[in-house]
Amino acid sequence: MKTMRMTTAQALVKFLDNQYIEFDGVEQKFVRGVFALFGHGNVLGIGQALEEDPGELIVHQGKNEQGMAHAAIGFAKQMHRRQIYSCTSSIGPGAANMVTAAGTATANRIPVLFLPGDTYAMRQPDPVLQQVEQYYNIGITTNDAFKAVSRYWDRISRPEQLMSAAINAMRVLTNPADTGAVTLAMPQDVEAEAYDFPVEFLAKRVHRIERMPATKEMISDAVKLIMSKKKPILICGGGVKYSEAQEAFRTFAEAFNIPFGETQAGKGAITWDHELNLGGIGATGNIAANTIAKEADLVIGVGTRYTDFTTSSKWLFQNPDVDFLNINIASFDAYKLDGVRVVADAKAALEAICEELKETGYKSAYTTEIKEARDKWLRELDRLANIKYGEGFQPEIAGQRDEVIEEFGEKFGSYMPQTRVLGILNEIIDDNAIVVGSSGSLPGDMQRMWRPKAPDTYHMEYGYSCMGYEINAALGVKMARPDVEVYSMVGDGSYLMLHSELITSIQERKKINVVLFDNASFGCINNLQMGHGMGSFGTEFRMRNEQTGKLDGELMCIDFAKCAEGYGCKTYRVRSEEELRNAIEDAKKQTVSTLIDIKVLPKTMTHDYESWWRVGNAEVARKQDIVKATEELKEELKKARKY
Ligand SMILES: Cc1ncc(C[n+]2csc(CCOP(=O)(O)OP(=O)(O)O)c2C)c(N)n1
Ligand SMILES: O=C1C[C@@H](O)[C@H](O)[C@@H](O)C1=O
Ligand SMILES: [Mg+2]
Repeated sequence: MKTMRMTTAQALVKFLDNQYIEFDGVEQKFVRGVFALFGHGNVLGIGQALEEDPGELIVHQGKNEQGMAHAAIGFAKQMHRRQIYSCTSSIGPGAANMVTAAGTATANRIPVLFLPGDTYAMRQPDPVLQQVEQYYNIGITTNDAFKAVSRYWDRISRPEQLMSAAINAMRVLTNPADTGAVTLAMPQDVEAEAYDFPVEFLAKRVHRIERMPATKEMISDAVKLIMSKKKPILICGGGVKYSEAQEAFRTFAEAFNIPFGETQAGKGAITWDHELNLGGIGATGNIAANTIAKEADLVIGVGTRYTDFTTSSKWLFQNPDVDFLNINIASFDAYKLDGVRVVADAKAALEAICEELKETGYKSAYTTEIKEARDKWLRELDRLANIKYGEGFQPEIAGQRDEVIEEFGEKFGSYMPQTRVLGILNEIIDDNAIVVGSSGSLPGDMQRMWRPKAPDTYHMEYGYSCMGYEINAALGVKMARPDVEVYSMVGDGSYLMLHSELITSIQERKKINVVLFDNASFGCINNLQMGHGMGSFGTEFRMRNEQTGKLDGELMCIDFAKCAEGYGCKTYRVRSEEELRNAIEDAKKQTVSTLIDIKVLPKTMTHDYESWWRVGNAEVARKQDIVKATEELKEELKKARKY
């Protein structure tokens, strides 16, 4: 057997550089590159290997391990999981910083290879710097924390273990039913140890992503079920995009006149103006999708995980005869809501069911309902996008300390409602520009209000809804699509949490536009607590009040533009519609990353439409409003499905 003498890290780098996928007959390189933040746990091992011979892998310098891993997720998600980045960190804190991102990758089913450095496998120098030392088990390290959030986890305790570990990593990363975070913990000594690796292990490897077909029986079950129903609704989940099933989904909907609602991950698979597109569905859905869903007698979920936001905590579907048909590559998801299962690739399954169902002449029984629901929503959308501050102004989230609106307006010199800003943005950014989001009030507003005008322009991470994804992931999205403008839609809270890779975007000359909605609060959580009987507590950005000793002093006015200016961004301060339009137009001309600091009135995000969200509210409290809210929750809970 021919071998090559290399360190474990050198072999890993060479292996990664030689991985390819084949999908629908097209072959492409699987690992684009490596995000690296070096410390003693990885610089002399993986760092050395990357310096010596990275092959075609591009190495980027992360500024925060979580941030760089969010960029890796953004990249892989935008690439529909066909290409990935790997992320290498040092041991201890550097590794721990990536755990949150691993959770984000796994919750969203996005492939990322995590390579955290680890303590010495041979233990001789223990305890090393940044080693936790668990008394009950010295073999446990920070990296064991990745087990809870990884689809595959391994520790390379000897060089020869790399071979089975790396092949298993590829098995999981390229498997659409099982993908997510893969963690290979890399002990510092082993990274640098030499071994005679067989050349076959290092040779080019092509992983074919098969379109798993539905069985005859599954297709027949699906056809029978659909034929027995009059008012089906489709749910367009993220799986539609990952399977490249957009066309098959549209054809299916049109062939049988079945309207569809969109999840956060599926939104934009079909553009907003399709006459069967009801827009966002569920807790943050709109009136059209939620009204039709309420009465539907069949829900056909395609590539959806059926999160509580999609099903309104299993409350949305109120027709007593409703059944579920679940088309999903993962049997885990197909089993949800006790549905009829089609465990298969979305495109293959939709095409097969379509063919057989067409022969029956099936059509849904909808007459005018779809158009009526859509028209109603479009009128509401128009209203939302045109709300302006003026005499008798009522915020959308009314009755929650309305006086804050005036206080904010005076202090910040801005009276712009969030829904109006979104309406303008949606109108003036390029049709092919990509918007990226994940947390706060923006995802809800965007699921309801955003009208994607071209495919793949809506990028929302709402599996983990991780604050700090928006800006960092936008860099990954730009790396996937350097040809279009990328806009990170981010709240002030989330900007403050993590925006480290904004600097990397400047370093890499990968321009992103940060559209920052500053409402001086963790706004959606403030709405949530006040909407459930609490006061405003710990969710506004206010000074500690010397009189009360509480955080109920003056609103904090942060100059985010100045902050980003220091990094080298072109920045804009926006307090009026004119300033907003000018800023967006000017930002389009820039080659460097931009930040548009928009002061938006609190409480001016959208409210909910015919939906519900189950949250844990106090059963006993001094405030009667809290107890009342809990009782109301219990009432609604009676309408929710049990499982
Ligand atoms: C990492 C992380 N921590 C906490 C949360 C819980 N959380 C969700 S939204 C939010 C506040 C977001 O504030 P901001 O970004 O300003 O958006 P706004 O709601 O004001 O629009 C918090 C704390 C989260 N989603 N992610
Ligand atoms: O707790 C949360 C509430 C949601 O409204 C928000 O969008 C999300 O980011 C979150 O974590
Ligand atoms: Mg905010």
